[in-house]
Amino acid sequence: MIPEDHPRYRSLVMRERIADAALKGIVAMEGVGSHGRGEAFDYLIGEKTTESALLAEKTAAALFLNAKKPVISVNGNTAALAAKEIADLQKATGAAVEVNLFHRTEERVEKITSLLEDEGVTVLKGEFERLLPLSHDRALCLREGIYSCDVILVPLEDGDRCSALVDMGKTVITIDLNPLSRTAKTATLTIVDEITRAIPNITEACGRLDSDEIKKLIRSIDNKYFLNSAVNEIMGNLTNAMD
Ligand SMILES: Nc1ncnc2c1ncn2[C@@H]1O[C@H](COP(=O)(O)OP(=O)(O)OP(=O)(O)O)[C@@H](O)[C@H]1O
Ligand SMILES: CC(C)(COP(=O)(O)O)[C@@H](O)C(=O)O
Ligand code: BAL
Repeated sequence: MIPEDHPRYRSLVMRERIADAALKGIVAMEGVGSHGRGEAFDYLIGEKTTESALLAEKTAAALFLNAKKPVISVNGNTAALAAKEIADLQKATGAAVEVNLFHRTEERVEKITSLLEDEGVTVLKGEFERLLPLSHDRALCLREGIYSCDVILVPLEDGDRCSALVDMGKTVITIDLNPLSRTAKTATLTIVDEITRAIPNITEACGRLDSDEIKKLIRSIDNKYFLNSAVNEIMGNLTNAMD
């Protein structure tokens, strides 16, 4: 039982959620390690949404609102942490939600689909085909979903697929607390923030951007700026750590 007045309450609740979901076979055992790396970077960032991350989140909303065929790709960690938040983002954007796994088993796909549906997400279904140029099972996707989308959100992602999607001409948005990851460097737009903070901010921005703001935000996308800002934030926190 985690007391609500614990200074790191939110983080400990997230960790508990990942552990429970790993025991249920929703999160891959490897996903527990990925979560730990995320936690470490979140600690360095100060466990808060920075100003530049908030701008990235607004920009992600603009990309969603401007998209013809947006898709949200969901893996085990994302489903365990943010199923409800994805339901709200889907309502705000009309995006399709597709399950895409690295440690893929049919059992995990089914469990993740059920979890998402229980939280109100409409999950795209159909015949998965090996359509992405990747030698592992992330290549398996739906022709009417990830394969043909124009804008895709790939939270907690791997660099290989991110790069493959960019090479296919797609606009790729990622959420990744590690500004040094291959994914963060390859994506069109990287949000360096914790997923359960980031998604509600994107959803909220979807409700208030007008068409001029959407155009302006998209015109000025500079992923290097977002990555440099995150690195500078971390360096500043480290420099002042013992004060
Ligand atoms: N709750 C979270 N919110 C945001 N990011 C997270 C969260 N948990 C983990 N991450 C980040 O998601 C990423 C997990 O992806 P993965 O383990 O596939 O990384 P990787 O394969 O090393 O990445 P890359 O290939 O891009 O270098 C990590 O960079 C981690 O920092
Ligand atoms: C563990 C995970 C972050 C997600 O795995 P899955 O839910 O199977 O897509 C994977 O990408 C990895 O780095 O090993
Ligand atoms: N991060 C390595 C495995 C993957 O997500 O594709």
